[in-house]
Amino acid sequence: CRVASRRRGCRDGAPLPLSPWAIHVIGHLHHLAGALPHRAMRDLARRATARSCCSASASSPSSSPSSADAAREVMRARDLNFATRSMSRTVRLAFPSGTEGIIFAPYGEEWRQMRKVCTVELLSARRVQSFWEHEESTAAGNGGKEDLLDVLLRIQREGDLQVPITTDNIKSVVGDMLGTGSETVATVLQWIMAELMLNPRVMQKYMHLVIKETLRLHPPAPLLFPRECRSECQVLGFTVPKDAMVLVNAWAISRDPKHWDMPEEFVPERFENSKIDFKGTDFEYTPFGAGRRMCPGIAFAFVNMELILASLLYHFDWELPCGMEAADLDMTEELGVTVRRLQDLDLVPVVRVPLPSCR
Ligand code: HEM
Repeated sequence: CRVASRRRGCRDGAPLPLSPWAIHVIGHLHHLAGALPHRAMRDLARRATARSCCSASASSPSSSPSSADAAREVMRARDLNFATRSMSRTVRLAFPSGTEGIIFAPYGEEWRQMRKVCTVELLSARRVQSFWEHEESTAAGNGGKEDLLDVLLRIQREGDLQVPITTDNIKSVVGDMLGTGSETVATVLQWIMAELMLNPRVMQKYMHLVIKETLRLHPPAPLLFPRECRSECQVLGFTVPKDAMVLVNAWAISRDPKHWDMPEEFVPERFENSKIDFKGTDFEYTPFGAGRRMCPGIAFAFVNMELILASLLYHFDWELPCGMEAADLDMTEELGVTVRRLQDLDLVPVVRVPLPSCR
């Protein structure tokens, strides 16, 4: 196959990433059939001698680093070169130029400006704290403080920006925040509750660690969000062509036995005396990504998850439905916007500490 052999060749002495056999037109897509992409790509990478794998359709080469070393190269050493997002034609139809919001925004001044506004106005630790104050003042009829939409509209009105903000882009940014903010957190909480039913010994004991361990085993975005190579470069001695889509397999890396003991087991205690964190400096554990395009919502997400989880565990004991054993819990994944549980999680709440309204 012409496409495959061209991609297998060398550029400037450095080979392209190892590539499985390809079929004309569809490239390597058949290797992804029958398994979720993060699992199929991990298996492909395991079969390759180097732990990085390239796949391609006729028109779009892509590379899926599945080792912490390759992830470090992409998201730290060459972060700037991979700091733009890859956009398929379908996504482009949904987000015409100038309405990409943050997640799909190409790297540049507009993205930087919008990310700064959201980080400072919505997602900084100070702002996350202040949301408590907001609820009370709104309830007291004081009108509350500005929310993200108010802020964006005000900034648009004031108009002293390097790149003017369009109303369509404001809509996309608000959509990004609602979408990423709710779907990811809801997905992780479902996995946490399922893992707690399988491992009741840790329930209520290590809440913070339980969240970290669940993010290791079940990152809701296992391939992070697609990056694009802005100009040809080398990663671990392999050439990554310009415009190649790069999908960092954070899921595979955080189960890599090279870095983790009992990688497939749910063991929150592993984080107890460990310095490994998800803040984007430990490349064996990057559920929120790393580098310039790393998730700006970590503080917000963590507070949200802790709050919801604390309420669920403080007020209720949780049991499996009558006749069901922990071993019967189906942990199969399903691909959607995030990688969620295929089956709904049905649990029985037993009230421990009634809510004020239930008294
Ligand atoms: C458990 C919860 C969450 C997880 C696991 C998660 C994970 C991620 C990941 C993997 C990325 C891509 C990073 C990369 O390319 O390196 C990302 C980007 C992003 N996340 Fe999150 N996220 C979560 C919650 C949130 C929340 C609560 C918000 C905001 C309310 C948020 C807003 C964003 C935005 C705006 C981006 C795009 C950043 C950019 O492209 O510059 N996320 N997130």
